[in-house]
Amino acid sequence: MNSSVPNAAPDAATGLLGSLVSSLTPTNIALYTLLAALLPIVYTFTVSTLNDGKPTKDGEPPVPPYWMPFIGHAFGLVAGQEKMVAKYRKVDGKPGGPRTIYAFGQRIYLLTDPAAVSLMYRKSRTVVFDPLIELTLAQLFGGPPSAFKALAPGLPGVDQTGLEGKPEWCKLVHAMYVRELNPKTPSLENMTRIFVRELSAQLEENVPAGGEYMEVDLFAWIKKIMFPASGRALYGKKLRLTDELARNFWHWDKAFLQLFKMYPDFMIPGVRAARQAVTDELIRWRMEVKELRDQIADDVLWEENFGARLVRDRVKLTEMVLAEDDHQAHAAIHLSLLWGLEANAIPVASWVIAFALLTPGVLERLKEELAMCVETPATSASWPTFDVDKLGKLPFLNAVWQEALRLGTASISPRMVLEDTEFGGYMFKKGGMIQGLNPVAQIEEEYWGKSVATFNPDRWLPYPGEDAATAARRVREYQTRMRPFGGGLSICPGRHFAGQEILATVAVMAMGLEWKTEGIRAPDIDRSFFGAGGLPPKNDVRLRVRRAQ
Ligand code: HEM
Repeated sequence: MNSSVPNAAPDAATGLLGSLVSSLTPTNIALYTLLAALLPIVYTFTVSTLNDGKPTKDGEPPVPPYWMPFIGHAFGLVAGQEKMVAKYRKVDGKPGGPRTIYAFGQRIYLLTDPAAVSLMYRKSRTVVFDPLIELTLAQLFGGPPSAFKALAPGLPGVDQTGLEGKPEWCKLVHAMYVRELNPKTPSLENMTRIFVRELSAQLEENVPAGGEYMEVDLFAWIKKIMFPASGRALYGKKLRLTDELARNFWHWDKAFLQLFKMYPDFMIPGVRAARQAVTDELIRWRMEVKELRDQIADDVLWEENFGARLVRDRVKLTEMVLAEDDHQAHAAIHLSLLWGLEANAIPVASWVIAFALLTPGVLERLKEELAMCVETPATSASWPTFDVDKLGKLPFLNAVWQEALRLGTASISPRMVLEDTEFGGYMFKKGGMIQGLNPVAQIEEEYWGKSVATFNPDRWLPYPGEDAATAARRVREYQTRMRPFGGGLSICPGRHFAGQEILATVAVMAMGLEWKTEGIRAPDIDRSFFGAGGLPPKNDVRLRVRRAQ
């Protein structure tokens, strides 16, 4: 009888299992499955809530609570980075605390503190943009894999197998940017001169002679005037910068953020066709002008086939690294510069002009200042010209430009971490992505005061009673809170041209035109475009304008 005792436990277990199995009705199976599915979610949320505000065990920035393992904070990110960042930008009531979020297993570090972003830019050996060039080229510019392969040699963080000994396109092109786009270079001066000439030509074509006012939708109208003018300053006259091309360009540009979030281009109505139309024109243009490239002397800074020497040299360099008939790849690489040129500077110029025209008192002050550097005044038959160097030194014009940049841009600096890197008191792990979220500090009340959302150029000038040294210190500090052109090795190489063309456009439009603006205010800024550089308005504004009499 005793022999049955050792079997008592298995019997009990079998009995328990048996009763469990016999209780497995369809309802209970569903319940247990639900519990099993909920367990990791509840666990993840509980643990991440308990750790909220603390660095991770590797010393990374704190991770805000999240529910879903692996998926992490992805849905919040897709719903809108601006909203997500607004939620996380403060730690313990203070702005600027960095955060770590997860999206489908990818670590993303969000930096909103201007000092931390500056430190990030200084780590440009291990924190780099380069691995993101592949995504940018394919998703935004429609480049085939061969386009990225041509650009890849020498890029840090990019597999170099099979690329040994190939020309380092990106390094060579950056040297060109320095030679052609830096201040005081003959190329930059010349490009600005061509821009002003083309701007006047556009105004001549689009503003009727005679004293009649016409109605314009301001932002759309500035696009119409500036798109061909700046396009010709860089790409010459053979690229057909027609209204139709501009329409396609802006239709594609509107989808920029969706494309960057990896939406397939064919799913966004009309975008693939619009981009292809612009690409096709770049293909046609290269076919038309390419035979001439070796007949143009190296010291010619601009001529009508290729435009600026920068573009001519970029065409030659790209021909060195791509098959001649890989037309889509050539064009995608040229499209990237055309986009950099047009897509940011024009919206920003529009904000400078809109704020200047529609903020009481600003236009009058600007005109008084601009009168000091007019070279040839406006007449009813010609457009004014200015000494562009002097424009760059006018305090009020520059204050208007800085304030419009502060409110009208939202440029982020995405970077990949190549090696574990420490800065600002935290560790950033290899493989993580860092988002330098400059736009957050630009509109943070703690940094700019209660009037943060108001266009107030006077904040960039000495306040009444403030001595010059204190004002200069304060303005320098303001400048560290704004990074509209990014920073580090990938800082925008076109920023000096952008500054000159925008100041020249404002000067010509302020002194060469008369505006009727009574009762009209600057439109609201569409901040949902967060992350894409120049911001659009929520609505355009209709104004009346005529030539200065
Ligand atoms: C107000 C106007 C402009 C703004 C706000 C702007 C903003 C930016 C930003 C934020 C970046 C990325 C920087 C980073 O990752 O840290 C960038 C890159 C770039 N921009 Fe601009 N930009 C402007 C005008 C221009 C113009 C006029 C040109 C051409 C002449 C240009 C050409 C480029 C190019 C080629 C790059 C890529 C640089 C690289 O390959 O590393 N941009 N820009």
